[in-house]
Amino acid sequence: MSGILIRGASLVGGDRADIRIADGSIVAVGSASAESGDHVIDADGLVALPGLVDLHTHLREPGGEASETVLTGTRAAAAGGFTAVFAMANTTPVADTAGVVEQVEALGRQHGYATVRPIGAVTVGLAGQQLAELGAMASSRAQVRVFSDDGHCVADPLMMRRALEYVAAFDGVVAQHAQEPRLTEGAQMNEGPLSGELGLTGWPAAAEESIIARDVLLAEHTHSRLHVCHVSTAGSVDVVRWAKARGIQVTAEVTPHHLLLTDETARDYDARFKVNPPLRRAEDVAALRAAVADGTIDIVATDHAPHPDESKECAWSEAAFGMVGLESALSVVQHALVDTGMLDWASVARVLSTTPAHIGRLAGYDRPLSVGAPAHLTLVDPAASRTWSPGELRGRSRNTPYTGLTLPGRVVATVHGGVPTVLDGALVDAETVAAAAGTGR
Ligand SMILES: NC(=O)N[C@@H](CC(=O)O)C(=O)O
Ligand SMILES: [Zn+2]
Ligand SMILES: [Zn+2]
Repeated sequence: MSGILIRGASLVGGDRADIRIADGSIVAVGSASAESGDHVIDADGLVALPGLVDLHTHLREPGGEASETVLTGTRAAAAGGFTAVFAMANTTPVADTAGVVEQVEALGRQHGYATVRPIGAVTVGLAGQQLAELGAMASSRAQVRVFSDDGHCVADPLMMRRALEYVAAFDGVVAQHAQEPRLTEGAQMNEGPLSGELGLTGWPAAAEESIIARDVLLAEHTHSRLHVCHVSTAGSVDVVRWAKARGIQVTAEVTPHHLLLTDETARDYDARFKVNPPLRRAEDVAALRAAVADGTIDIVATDHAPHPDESKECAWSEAAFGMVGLESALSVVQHALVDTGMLDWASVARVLSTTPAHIGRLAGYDRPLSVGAPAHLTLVDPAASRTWSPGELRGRSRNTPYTGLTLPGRVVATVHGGVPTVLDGALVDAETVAAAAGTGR
């Protein structure tokens, strides 16, 4: 039977190995020879990572197809080395019923570029008033395990307590967008000297930190799992560190942009840098990098948030919050953490694949790149570099903050369940991927 032979890849531990894939699984790691019909990939100089898993993606479908769809978003994911994405619930309609999450999951399966695991809303319509049908979403075909009102904070402490209690029954986790609403009314950027200078309403660090502090105590009280979305301040890191030391079941993510960019980017009022939570001070960036390195922050998640040009090419105060990130995530992580000596490739595999899969209870990622495991992997050329230009993005929206920046690393190949989705740095076409995914190889 024909498969794929990857020749001479560097494993994250440093060894060089051939990897052979057949029938959707890894069948050999070490030295292997091509069998007839095998597609051979020369991986000399390339690092083999497990397929990347993004716990925080906005795919926008249903309802926001002008910005992104399941197809365009999973193509962007594959281009960035991802083989699975968790799709946030802030769509139209909101993913607060079994019907919507099943629809999103099925679209991902049809297209085949990446596994799509829908995130269910915590409250009906993200309105914060009434719990959504969490149990029905969990037992649906979409097998929802992550619940979030992302875009909105579950601000009512009693609602948060009930959600934490409820999801524990099926090993779920509540992923909180930590933003105290009263402290951030009209907020436009990080609160600090610069927000005063620019005349923009500030978003104080305490608005994030106070919600995280409250929620870790609720997670302790309910014996439930809490996940903190897009941690952005040094103080939040301190709260998470304290909670973990106390044995509370809390995990935390940071976005690539919060690992690289600061509030100084707001100076030109270029709305591509407008995001929630806002870009913070250089001290925060340093604390976030150190927290990934020491494990206080468990994972990097993109918060890929596509928006059409008209929502970004306007006055700062009118612009939408959010930036795309799937295609650039690995390069930013290499630049901020690997090339600075703070993280090795084995840890990159942990923060961008194994641990996000574990938090989301996604099977198939716990024994990466070992014989018998599903063939989800990405081959990266760490010696390559690329100057980012929005015209080259493969998702539907162009709102990248990295235009003109040269970042290291390039995804050369991505394989999702044995199906190549990227080869020679180019996306495999949609018909080929869908047909191969349909046959399960
Ligand atoms: N991050 C953002 O600035 N925007 C996200 C919502 C969110 O993640 O809070 C979006 O949906 O556009
Ligand atoms: Zn959010
Ligand atoms: Zn988000």
